Amino acid sequence: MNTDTLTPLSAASASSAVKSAPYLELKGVNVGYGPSNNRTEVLANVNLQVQENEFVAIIGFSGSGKSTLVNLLAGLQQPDTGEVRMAGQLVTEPGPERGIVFQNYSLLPWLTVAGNIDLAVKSVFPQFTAAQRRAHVARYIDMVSLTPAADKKPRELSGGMRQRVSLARTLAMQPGVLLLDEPLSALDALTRANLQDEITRIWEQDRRTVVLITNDVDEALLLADRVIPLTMGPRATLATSFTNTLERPRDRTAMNHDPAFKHLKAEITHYLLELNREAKALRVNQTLEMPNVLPADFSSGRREPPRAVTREGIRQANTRFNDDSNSSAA
Ligand SMILES: Nc1ncnc2c1ncn2[C@@H]1O[C@H](COP(=O)(O)OP(=O)(O)OP(=O)(O)O)[C@@H](O)[C@H]1O
Repeated sequence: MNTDTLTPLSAASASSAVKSAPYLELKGVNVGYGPSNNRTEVLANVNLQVQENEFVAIIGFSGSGKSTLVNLLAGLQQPDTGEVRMAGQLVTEPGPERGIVFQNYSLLPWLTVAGNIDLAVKSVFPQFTAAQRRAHVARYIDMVSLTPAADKKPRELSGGMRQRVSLARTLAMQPGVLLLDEPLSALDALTRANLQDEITRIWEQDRRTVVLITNDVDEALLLADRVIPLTMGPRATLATSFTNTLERPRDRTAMNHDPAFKHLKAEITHYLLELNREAKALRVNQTLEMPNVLPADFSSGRREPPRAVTREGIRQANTRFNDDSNSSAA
């Protein structure tokens, strides 16, 4: 498989999976970093269409450009070329209609669980009365099963509990799109599994459009309707999309014995391994420009000008070294 020849997801190729105008869309997006004489093209011709209430997982290797992709969807960053649209509108800046949960919980340490969520609610729903706000905050704290910890400060909570607060805070803002940027990757396996179940339960009860960034195939298949690998960078792109038709609610233990799950997991894993193999092969085939220098010869008290490293040069240098060693030994 040659990643260069992969066809990026286009409106045409994605059309079989879509029924109506996309709710969230990336169109021909390119992003690079650095000055023009030393630029790294991170994302190239990225196209993505997400339907309203769809749960999409983007899976990729470290450094391939996943966070850049989420920043674009959130409006935290603008593409060099191409467009980001939500409900048909160009996304040009961050806004409460696109809620984001990061890997690090970013809670305010001096506020309680309720205080952290209340602050976000106040900024998005300034028209709420104090009683309405209290009820709203309590509803979302309950949604992530943290009612007994509502008055605790972040330092009194475990990592998993903090990530729950972060999730509740974003959900309480009732964004049209929920962007989850590897929210569970810093957690231990058990906490991660619990929170995956929590996210599934919440999504089933309070459906929204979700884009989850993850590096875990099982997590992607447990949660998402579609799994889209991001090819390895530079010039990473979304090349193909795997539709996940496993029935909901999904049970991770039962899923492990489901032939459809096993087949899909094997297909995605194989695809990712091929991407990795291709990228490694490309790196090996790249020729490195070696600097045109030899170590200076200080023994003669004279510094020789740099010379090209040639087999003959190395042979002569070795002969000189051996002659010098033999004469000093004698
Ligand atoms: N502001 C920046 N300036 C220069 N290079 C950047 C910047 N942000 C990201 N990069 C580079 O772009 C590439 C993609 O970064 P990005 O953080 O989007 O990848 P990622 O897939 O989220 O990585 P990880 O999984 O390790 O978090 C990396 O090579 C990174 O070094």
